[in-house]
Amino acid sequence: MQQPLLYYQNNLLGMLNLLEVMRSHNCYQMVFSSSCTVYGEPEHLPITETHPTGKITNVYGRTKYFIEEMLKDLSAAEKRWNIISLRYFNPVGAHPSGLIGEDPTKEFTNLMPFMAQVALGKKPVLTVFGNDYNTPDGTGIRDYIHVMDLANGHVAALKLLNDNQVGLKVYNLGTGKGVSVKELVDVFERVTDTKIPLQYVSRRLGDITAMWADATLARDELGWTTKYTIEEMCTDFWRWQTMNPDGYPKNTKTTVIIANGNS
Ligand SMILES: CC(=O)N[C@H]1[C@@H](OP(=O)(O)OP(=O)(O)OC[C@H]2O[C@@H](n3ccc(=O)[nH]c3=O)[C@H](O)[C@@H]2O)O[C@H](CO)[C@@H](O)[C@@H]1O
Repeated sequence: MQQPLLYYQNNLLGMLNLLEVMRSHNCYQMVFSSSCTVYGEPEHLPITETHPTGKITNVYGRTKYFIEEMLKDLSAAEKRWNIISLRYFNPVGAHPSGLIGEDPTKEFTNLMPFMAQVALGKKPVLTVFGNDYNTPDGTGIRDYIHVMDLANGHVAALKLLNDNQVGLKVYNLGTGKGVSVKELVDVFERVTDTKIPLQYVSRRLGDITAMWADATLARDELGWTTKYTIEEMCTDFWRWQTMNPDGYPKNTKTTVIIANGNS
């Protein structure tokens, strides 16, 4: 929120440049990482792809929305484009090996990484933003999705694009289940055998009360469903965090393992 121009520069101009370069190389196929933030405060739950978009509460979400609008215009004007926009709900977890995960580039603000920092003793307390929401336990509800399920959603999208000319299609990637902050903390504590001290404070500006996906369309058209449980999201994230408490080692050469086993 503090650096809107940076978001617009990176996301909007970056996408504009990418689309132009793609076109100049006759490449018209794209899977776009969109976000459930394009829906804003939901008018109904679960959220289907037909839910209105645009009433967004933060700059990051607005860039995703503007890009979707740009892709709509582009695919309507030039029929060669073949694009799938995937609206991610809340991605969490890590690769089950513990070797691949989120490398922090700035201070964590998202719930699961912050909670893990508290469990590691790097932060004293988890600040819970609001316990007066109109939800069963008063805390915010989200649809957390394991990054491995998210990755599989991309493979399914690529398969669809490979075999069909879709123009532009949009799919929600979520589990369809809402989980509160308090519930996620409880599961995390249980499966990692840690204790997360909580401090309840007032709501965070721009936060949504509750959102979860209707992912029926992705199931029917992409043949994709989620497989990972909330427990697995927590254990896999914890494995990554304990194996790599500061993310990837800095100033070392990254080893890339390619399909045939060479590196
Ligand atoms: C306002 C904001 O930054 N929104 C971003 C955030 O959404 P979103 O707010 O859904 O995700 P978070 O992980 O930041 O928060 C999830 C839930 O945990 C609560 N919470 C979070 C952190 C914390 O320290 N304490 C706490 O109580 C939040 O109030 C919310 O109810 O991540 C999404 C990606 O995953 C982005 O698409 C959203 O643009």
